[in-house]
Amino acid sequence: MAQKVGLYCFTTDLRLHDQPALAKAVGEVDELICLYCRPHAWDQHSSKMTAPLSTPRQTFLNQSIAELDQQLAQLNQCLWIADNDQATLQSLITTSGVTDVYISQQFGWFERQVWQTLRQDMPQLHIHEIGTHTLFDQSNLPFEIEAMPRGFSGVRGKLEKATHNAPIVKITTLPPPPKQQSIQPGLSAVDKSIGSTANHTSPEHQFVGGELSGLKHLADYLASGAASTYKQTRNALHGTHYSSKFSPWLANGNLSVRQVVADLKQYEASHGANESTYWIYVELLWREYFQWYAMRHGEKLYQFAGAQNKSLDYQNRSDLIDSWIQGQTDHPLVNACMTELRLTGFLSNRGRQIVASCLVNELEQDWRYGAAYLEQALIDYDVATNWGNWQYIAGAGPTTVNKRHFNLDKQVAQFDPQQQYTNYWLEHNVMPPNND
Ligand SMILES: Cc1cc2nc3c(=O)[nH]c(=O)nc-3n(C[C@H](O)[C@H](O)[C@H](O)COP(=O)(O)OP(=O)(O)OC[C@H]3O[C@@H](n4cnc5c(N)ncnc54)[C@H](O)[C@@H]3O)c2cc1C
Repeated sequence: MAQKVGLYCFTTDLRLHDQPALAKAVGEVDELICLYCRPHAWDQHSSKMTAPLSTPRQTFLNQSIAELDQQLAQLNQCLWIADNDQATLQSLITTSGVTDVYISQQFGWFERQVWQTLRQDMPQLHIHEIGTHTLFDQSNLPFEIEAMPRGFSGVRGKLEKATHNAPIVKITTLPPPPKQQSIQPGLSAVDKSIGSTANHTSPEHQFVGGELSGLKHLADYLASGAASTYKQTRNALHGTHYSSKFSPWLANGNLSVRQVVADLKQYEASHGANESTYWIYVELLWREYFQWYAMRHGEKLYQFAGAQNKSLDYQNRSDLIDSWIQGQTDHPLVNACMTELRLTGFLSNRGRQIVASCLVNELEQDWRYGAAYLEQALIDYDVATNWGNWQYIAGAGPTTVNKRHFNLDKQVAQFDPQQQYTNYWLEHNVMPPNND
């Protein structure tokens, strides 16, 4: 029988645990090429982006890739890197005799187009797209995507009654790479020093990319007991365990969301379930909601008027957008949040809501500049969650709710009354040396 040659394209699934797409490839092919497809050219989501990925985001990604490469090497495989573009993929598929391509289900419209075009151009090729990013598989969602309830509460109500898949076991063997595999145009091997640069670390910014760091962070967070008080602390602006900080690893697929929920349930079994532990699950349902929202609305995720073609106003002042990005607005709390974001690639949910509301309401600018900047800056950038949350705050979201306006004076009084957070970041607006 003819050999089956598989191509596994890693995207936002940089891990070996709970990897149903890779597990399928393992069960089906004789030889396997492992490829990391770089995020789609950043200027495609919107013309609003002004620079490539930030150093913190690129560093976290590099650490994740380096660790995956090492894990694959232990299974006698190797990782290649390529841009997620047609020409490179088609040339690799043709010259290597690839019969089957495996990829995690994609939620961004532009990311999906790559595979859609490949399907059309290479009809003989088997492309297997399998869900790895969400709790629920599309096939066992309790609604059709086209008939998805508009708002979160409708989706939450249905998902809370539904059962999702359990995580599957870790991949421990892989088919070998093709014997004749050679470097092709557009492909590069992983540079072994790629993961050696570190991001800004502090007790509250312990973000190192990769599956092992992600699993360790999950275990440490649960061992700290902070899950039992999450609901009371989740709105804070700073601190070590005010929220789970799972997002960077979830967004890059270093952590499987099903693994997170399985471990959370175990925590509940041994420490007791309460409103807080349940609320972490509710937040993960928000994440779930935005993934299916992105799937449902396709290109509209990036459009100013949003999914419902809302009528919204804005000014067009690049100086105001720049002042927001640089943390030089008239609002110290906003400036502090933007500084934390710029230097670390992370910001609390409260901080994100505050800066987004300021851009939309106080500065009255097009929300897509904000979404594009966060795409570039966030170590936990997730296409559906980022663009979906921005639409929601800008009033371009799924429901009839208008823009969300956070009163900045009230936010200061409630969340930074002594201005400790604000002063800290305004004083530290230069990147400190790494690993200080
Ligand atoms: C303007 C804006 C942009 C955002 N962009 C992103 C993004 O690109 N990537 C990202 O992961 N999150 C994004 N969020 C959502 C949220 O701010 C982060 O997920 C959260 O702050 C991450 O910290 P955590 O892991 O400690 O969250 P926790 O509070 O501990 O929540 C646990 C998990 O639930 C999910 N979650 C929490 N809040 C939300 C939410 N509002 N929407 C969807 N899922 C949520 C995340 O996966 C998170 O890791 C954005 C929010 C806003 C307002």
